[in-house]
Amino acid sequence: MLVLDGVSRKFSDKTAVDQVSAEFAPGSFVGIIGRSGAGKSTLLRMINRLVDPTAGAIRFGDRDVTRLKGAELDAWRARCAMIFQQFNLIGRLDVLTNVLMGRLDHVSAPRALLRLWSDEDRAIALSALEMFGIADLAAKRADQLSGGQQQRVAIARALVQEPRIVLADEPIASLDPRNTRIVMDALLRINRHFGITVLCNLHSLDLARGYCDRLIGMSAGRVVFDGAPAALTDDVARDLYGLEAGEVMDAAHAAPAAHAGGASQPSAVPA
Ligand SMILES: Nc1ncnc2c1ncn2[C@@H]1O[C@H](COP(=O)(O)OP(=O)(O)OP(=O)(O)O)[C@@H](O)[C@H]1O
Repeated sequence: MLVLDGVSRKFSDKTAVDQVSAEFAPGSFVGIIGRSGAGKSTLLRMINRLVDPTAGAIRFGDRDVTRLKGAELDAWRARCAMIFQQFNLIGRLDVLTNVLMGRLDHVSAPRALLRLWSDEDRAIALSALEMFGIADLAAKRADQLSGGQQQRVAIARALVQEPRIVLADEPIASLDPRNTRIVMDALLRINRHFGITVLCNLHSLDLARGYCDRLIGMSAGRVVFDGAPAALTDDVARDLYGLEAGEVMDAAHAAPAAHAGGASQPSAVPA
């Protein structure tokens, strides 16, 4: 179980994340939603310690993630794989080597340094590519792939890390609708097939409702909704997104509510 206990992050006088507490059961698929600047990326980045909290604690089982250093921190980052909007592949390297980079934590330091991959590592990487229908691209340079293909390579690289948690930060933000589906299906697959917990920042509310079994709504760094997608009414969503509601909800849902403009605080659903 991953536990956030009063986690906050300040940047100078700006509070990006404000006393967030939440528990994530193994195997859940959680969507983090909210308008731009709500604190979603900062929250995910704190979980794998790309950003350190300024207050609060993050625990995984009996481990205090907030205090990990050195090799233990590296091991945590491997268990807690991150997927980025911009894929973060090494463009000049071939696809298979990019996926093998996810195995670095599983090989000895000298072998890692020389990139001496074992047959087993290669087989693991290839089968991850097969799982997402892109094994035929193994020898291609990563920078010759489409955005959707690159993101599937990034998910394959995350998968071969053998993570317990995948943190996906707007993984489909730069993709067309068809590739959006393919990439979301790939995340759902690793969640359902391997029981990997997925925490996914999403801008589109329809996607969040369609793929996630729990939604966390953030506003100004705080959690203002935590519950099942069905519990997120259109009125709560409109309050959560404010002026961005039209972008994230389909046209029928996005029509202004009778009270829109009157309510300044999002409707709170107890966490
Ligand atoms: N490194 C940083 N230095 C200063 N301010 C930051 C930094 N990172 C984030 N912030 C600020 O913290 C707030 C939350 O940012 P964050 O990126 O977490 O929001 P978000 O919900 O992910 O937004 P978006 O959907 O636009 O990515 C914003 O006001 C942002 O400007």
